Amino acid sequence: MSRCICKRALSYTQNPNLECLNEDNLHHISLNTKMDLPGMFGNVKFVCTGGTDSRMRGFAEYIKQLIGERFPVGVELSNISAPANRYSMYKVGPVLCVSHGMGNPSMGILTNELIKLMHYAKCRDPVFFRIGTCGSIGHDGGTVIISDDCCDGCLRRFYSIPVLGKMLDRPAQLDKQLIIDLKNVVDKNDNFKVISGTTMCAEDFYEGQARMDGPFCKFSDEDKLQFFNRLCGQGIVNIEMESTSFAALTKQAGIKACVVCVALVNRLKGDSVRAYYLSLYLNRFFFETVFLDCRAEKCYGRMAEKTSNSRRQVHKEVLGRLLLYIIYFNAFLL
Ligand SMILES: O=P(O)(O)O[C@H]1O[C@H](CO)[C@@H](O)[C@H]1O
Ligand SMILES: O=c1cc[nH]c(=O)[nH]1
Repeated sequence: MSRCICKRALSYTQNPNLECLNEDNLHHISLNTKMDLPGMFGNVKFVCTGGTDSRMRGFAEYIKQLIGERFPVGVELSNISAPANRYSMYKVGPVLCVSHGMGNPSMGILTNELIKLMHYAKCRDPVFFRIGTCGSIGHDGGTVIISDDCCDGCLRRFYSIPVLGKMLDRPAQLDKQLIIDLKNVVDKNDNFKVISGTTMCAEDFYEGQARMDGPFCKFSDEDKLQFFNRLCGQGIVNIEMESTSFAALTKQAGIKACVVCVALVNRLKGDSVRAYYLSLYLNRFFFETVFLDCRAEKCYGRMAEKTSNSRRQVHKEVLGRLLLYIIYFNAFLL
């Protein structure tokens, strides 16, 4: 059994050079292979990423309450990656919460190091989530958007970076089954709208997202509208800045991943995002609805078919809808 786990874990990376390293520094997350990575992270099942430190810290605090994780007296949730001063990482039981910063380069570096971490820590079948914000094309602020697919700013379904002077294109694909499973958790009684569609991943927040309120703008209102019509025609429902690197790198690693964002602004109505909406929607989505307003019965009902009484008892402590979903579909024990 343990040999099998090891084999699966090793397959996340495809680089024979790693075998020859005396020590591998995961520089930006302040970890290295001299540490007991399997001991520290071997039980990680869910890697949840989002843009900012405060969001991921708040998320980790929430998960901590949700799963009843207890730290020894005097020990508090702390940022494991603090020494590098780049990303923030919090671990609560099997859930790793990590901030990724803004844009594909930042997300790409983090995802590379997280994939190596999964490999060195011998994590078994982890699932990666990006919990983000976005602008929507035609949907009200506060709408939750599950990405079915993602494309770059030229509407190509790839994550492309120059390697040795040539463009390397990797298909940016999210896990189809995970998307279906996630959609199945949506309830028509939810007091927020959930939609799905293709996500455009821009390399910029301003011109790259057809905003006219940046310091530079060479296109007209009409050009912008035409572009948004083109996006609609291709099933594109939202714009953010990290999905392609996240999708492509996890796909290459054989790690299941999905992207769920809350819309902060309907781009057909304007460019500007007000901070007020950010906190309103994020709180509403992540803390009040997705994680508190769970449909435990539905999930318990399905879990009951598969799990023993004692397992169910443990699961009962876990009231997060998303977490319940993850637990159910990954048949894992907390
Ligand atoms: O809210 P997060 O997850 O940071 O994501 C979105 O917000 C940032 C732009 O404001 C970009 O990183 C975009 O992808
Ligand atoms: O419009 C938006 C809002 C959040 N994040 C983005 O990238 N774009």
